[in-house]
Amino acid sequence: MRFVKSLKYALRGIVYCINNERNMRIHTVAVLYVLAFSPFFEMSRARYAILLVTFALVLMAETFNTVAEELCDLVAPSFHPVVRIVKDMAAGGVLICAGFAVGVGVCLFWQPAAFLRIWRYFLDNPAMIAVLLASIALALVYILAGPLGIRDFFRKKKLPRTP
Ligand SMILES: Nc1ncnc2c1ncn2[C@@H]1O[C@H](COP(=O)(O)OP(=O)(O)OP(=O)(O)O)[C@@H](O)[C@H]1O
Repeated sequence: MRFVKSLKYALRGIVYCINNERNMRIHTVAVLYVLAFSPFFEMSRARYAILLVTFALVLMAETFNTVAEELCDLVAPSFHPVVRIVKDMAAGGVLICAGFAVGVGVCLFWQPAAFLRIWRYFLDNPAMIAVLLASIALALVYILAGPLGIRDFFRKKKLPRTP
């Protein structure tokens, strides 16, 4: 089916971006943590809608930044002044989105009572502190090594030792 094929190609593009762009992995981790902590805040459907649009804009900007970088590297692998300005503009697009996303975050999540709820939650559930720390460690490995780095690590472990 054509639709399924198109979906497959689009997902392949997203996976490529996650595998090759550390910033994309940072954005995806940020999305997961914001969603995980959002229940502590007073969130209406409209607020979640704003949040989802903001996520989409940042992730889309990062994806198109990668598109620009890949095309530039294909067309002109060595220094070229046009490549420089194209890459700079693409990076600028991400910066604009990320900057405004921080603004959206402040507007939505500046709720001191919610920070207190989070604090109390972890005081009442110390086991969740361990879960949080473990998740941060996993997130760091995911960001720094990426899915390909993690896969290669486990593949190397499986290889039989050479004498
Ligand atoms: N071929 C090139 N010609 C001229 N300038 C370049 C070229 N490649 C990179 N640059 C300059 O170096 C900057 C960084 O480029 P690079 O491709 O390393 O992007 P990056 O932001 O580091 O990418 P990534 O998102 O992969 O970390 C660009 O914004 C641009 O100013």
